[in-house]
This record gives sequence, structure tokens and C-alpha cells, in this order.
Amino acid sequence: MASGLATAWLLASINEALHFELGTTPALLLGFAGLCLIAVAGEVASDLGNSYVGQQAVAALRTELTDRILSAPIDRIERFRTHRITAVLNHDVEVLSNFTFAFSSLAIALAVTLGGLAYLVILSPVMSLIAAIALALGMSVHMRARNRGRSGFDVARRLQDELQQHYRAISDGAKELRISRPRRRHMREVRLGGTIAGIRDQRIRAMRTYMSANAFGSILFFLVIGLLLALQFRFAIPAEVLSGFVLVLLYIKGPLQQLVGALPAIGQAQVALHNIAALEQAFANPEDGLLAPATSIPAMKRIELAGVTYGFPAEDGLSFHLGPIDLTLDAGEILFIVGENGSGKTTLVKLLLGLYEPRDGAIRLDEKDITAASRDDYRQLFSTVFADYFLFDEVIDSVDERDLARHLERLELTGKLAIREGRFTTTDLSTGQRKRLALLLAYLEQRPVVVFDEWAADQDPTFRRVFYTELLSELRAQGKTVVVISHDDRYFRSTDRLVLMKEGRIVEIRRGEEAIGIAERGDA
Ligand SMILES: Nc1ncnc2c1ncn2[C@@H]1O[C@H](COP(=O)(O)OP(=O)(O)OP(=O)(O)O)[C@@H](O)[C@H]1O
Repeated sequence: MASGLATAWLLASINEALHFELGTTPALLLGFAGLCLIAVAGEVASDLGNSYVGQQAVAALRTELTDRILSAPIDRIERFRTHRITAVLNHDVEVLSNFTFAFSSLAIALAVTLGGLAYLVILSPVMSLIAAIALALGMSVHMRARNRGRSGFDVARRLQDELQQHYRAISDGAKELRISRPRRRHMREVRLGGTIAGIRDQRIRAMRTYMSANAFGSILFFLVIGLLLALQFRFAIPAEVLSGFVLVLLYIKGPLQQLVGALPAIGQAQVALHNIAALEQAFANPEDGLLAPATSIPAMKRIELAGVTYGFPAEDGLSFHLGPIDLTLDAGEILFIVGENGSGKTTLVKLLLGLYEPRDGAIRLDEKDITAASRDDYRQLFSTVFADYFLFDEVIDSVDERDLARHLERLELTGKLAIREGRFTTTDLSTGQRKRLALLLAYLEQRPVVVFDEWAADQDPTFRRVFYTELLSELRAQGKTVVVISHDDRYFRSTDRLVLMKEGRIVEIRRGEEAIGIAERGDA
């Protein structure tokens, strides 16, 4: 602000010096030098301070957003969709980051403009009224352009979400696209082509609106200056006032255009802020302390699900309703959950793990109800290998070398990889081997309950047998409780209890040997 005001003051001094009868005096020169110094020093300080504060704010925003995602309810994350999260984290935060760099020069431009206008009012209130009317007209056109432009950027931003989705499809689905020419062409011409062209057209349209408003603003400027020149004799405008007006108007045209030129960036920053706010709001979580330091692993004797229900919201189709579910899980047992595809096995397990909050009913650990405050401690009971597991390459648990060697041998991974500086030396393994590595991580976590969702689905027959007949009972022998979602009816005899699910409900619970009956009847 100081820099901008000093610049406006400089204009006033120059105009004064032009009409000073005694010529330039030392005082005038000294004042001129002082104002130059303030203008330049203010600009430098403002730029430096701005980039520091701006980048601090952007770093804080990045941390805040990733914290939100780390603590968000899992069902909200699933509903929000990964590509939309990526678009907010990459695109929207970057737009804001870029905007912060422009901020100091915009503040200076604003101060120069305001200071210049203030000088005009001092020079001639009547003539500045004419200038003010022209300016107000220009502003109103710009405001309308801004609103239209912003809605264009809004549409373009929504298309950007789609683009992220297509980007994922062309990298994750590279193999499928390479095999199928029709799908590849459809992806290029229809999906990618349509979205890319849509973003281009929306942006061009938005920019065109801004540019037309800009041109109108320039014309207004010259009209006002022309009008003043034309009227100078009719209204006997003093030379000092006229030159002051022309000088200031010509000078502030630059900063004013800079301000107006920033409107598209401001429009995009507003859209970005709106998206960030939407993500923050969607991911608010009633659970506190999810980012607190790790505590010791809890113990369990019995977990009880009493009248637990859950429902997915019906967005495009029929909603799925689970429960009411009554089920207990005792320490040291092996429990199989079986049932047709879509019967609700994974959903039940997500409730058991405390990943979904039950709509009704209660989950109890050793007869104590799990609440929002205790849910994250409760989750620490479990190690998991989900059907759609994610393999982290970092090992954060302390590893006993002999233990590791034993596990690697057990999982037939000896010589394939090692742990160096807390990381697996490679995760470039076959599909089945990667899944064994996920199992190894679950082992290393040393939690009391281990949950496998269709773990054996991509294992060879020999290792599948090892898993069901040896590994599970080894885990039980170590005192662990094991929950297995399975379609392998040949191995249902490996369980202590078997839960059969159908259409979101438990329809049968069998003990030990009785489970074989289900397999033989082929009910599951
Ligand atoms: N994220 C989701 N949003 C909406 N509905 C979902 C979601 N996940 C699952 N569903 C619905 O819930 C039902 C149960 O899904 P779930 O994954 O629990 O089945 P499952 O028994 O584990 O099936 P599978 O054997 O195929 O793994 C499905 O029919 C599906 O329609």
C-alpha cells in the first residue's frame, strides 16, 4: 500500500514540478527521491513478504487437506471418488498457489489506482465526477463479465474432474486399451476428445468475455481523456489540472488493466476455493484424535455386533441394506464369512473393523460400546488384507530378522525381496506374490485380529491349501483371531465357525464340522 500510494504521490509531484515557476528546487528533488525509494522498497518488501506468506498459507492448506483425507469417514471417501480428490489436491491447490504470487502486485496496482483517483479529486472534484461515472460504467461491465466468466470456469473445472478420471483410465487401463482398438478409439475420440475440447471451449468463451470487457474499458479511458481535452477551453480548465488528469489517467490505465486482467485468475481462484471448501465439508468427521500419536495395541476377548445395520445411499440404483446383524467374535477363533457375490460380506467386515459407522445397533469390545471417541483405538485391534488391498512398501513395525526370514520362507518369497532401511527392496512381484507380501505386512503388525477378504483368490492350488490348512491354524496357535471372507468351499472345514450371508443378512451360523455340510450342499 505504501509503495502504491508513494507512486500516486510521485505523479502528483511530477505534475507540480511541470508547472512550478521557480524550476526544480532541492526540496522537490529530495521529495522525489524519497517517494521513489518508498515505491521501490515497498514493492520489493511486498513481493518478498507475499511469496513467504502465500507459500506458508498454501503449505498449511495442503497439510489441512491431507489431514482431512486421513481422518475422513471411509464411506465419504468412497463416495467422493479418487479422481475428484486428486483434482482438488493437484489442480485447485495449485491455482491458489499461483494466485498468491500475483497478490502483491495486485495490491500495489490497487493502491496506485486509489491514490491516483484521490489526487484527481483534489485537483478537480467536478471533473473527477465525470471520470468516476466512466469508471463506474466500466466496472459494472467488468462485474457482469466476471460473473459470466466465472460460470464458464466453473463448468471447465467440473470437466477437469472428468479429465482426471480419463487420465486414470488411460494409465491404469493401458493394457485393456492396447488390446482393444474400438475401446482405444472411443477413449480418444469421445471421452478424452470431448472433455479436452469442452475445457478448451469453456475457457476460451470465458476469456473472450473478459477480453471484450477489457477492450470496452480501454475505449472508455480514451473517451474520458478525449472529452477532457475537448472541453478544456469551454470550461476554462487550468493547464495544471488538465495535465494532472491526463498524466494520472494514462498512468493508472496500466495498474487498472492489471487489476481487471487479474479477474480471470480471481474467478479461477474462487472456483478452486469453492471446491476445496466442498471437500473439507464432505470429509468432516465426528471422530477426534485420528492424527494423534500411536498408542499401544489393545487386547480383546470378545467383539459383539448387536443389531448392527448399515445402508448405502441410493444414488443411481437400488440401495443396499445390511442387517440387523447379531454376531460375536471370540479371541482365538477362526471365523469364515461366506455367501454369494454382493451378499454383504465386505460391508459386514468394514463394520466389524470400525471403518463404517453402524446406522443402528452397537459394536461392543469386551462388553463396552464402541463410540466415536473409542472407534480408532478399537480399529488398532485389526490387521487386514482387503480384496482391493494397497501395498505399502514401507515397513513401520520393528522387524526381527529371524522372524522375517521365517515368514519369507513360509510365504515362499525367500530370495525375492528383503527389507532395507525400512523398505521392501522391491514390490515388483507376481499378483499372487504381491498378495503374500500384503499378508507378510499383516503378520508383522502383530495385531490380535487378522482379517482376510478373499485372500486366497489369486493363489496357486498348493499355496491355497497351505493358507487354509496351515497358515490359518498357525495364526490361531499364536493366539490370533482370524476372520476370513471366502468362496473356497473346499476349505470350509478349516474354520471354527462359518457365517452364511444372503442379501445383507446372516442366514446361518454353523460350528466346526457342521460347516462342511454347507460346502457339500453347495449352499454357499
Ligand atoms: N461403495 C458402495 N456404494 C454403494 N453401494 C455399495 C458400495 N459397496 C458395495 N455396495 C453394495 O453393497 C452390496 C454388498 O457389497 P459387498 O461388497 O459387501 O458384497 P460381498 O458379499 O463382499 O461381494 P463379493 O463376494 O462380490 O466381494 C453390493 O450389492 C453393492 O450393491
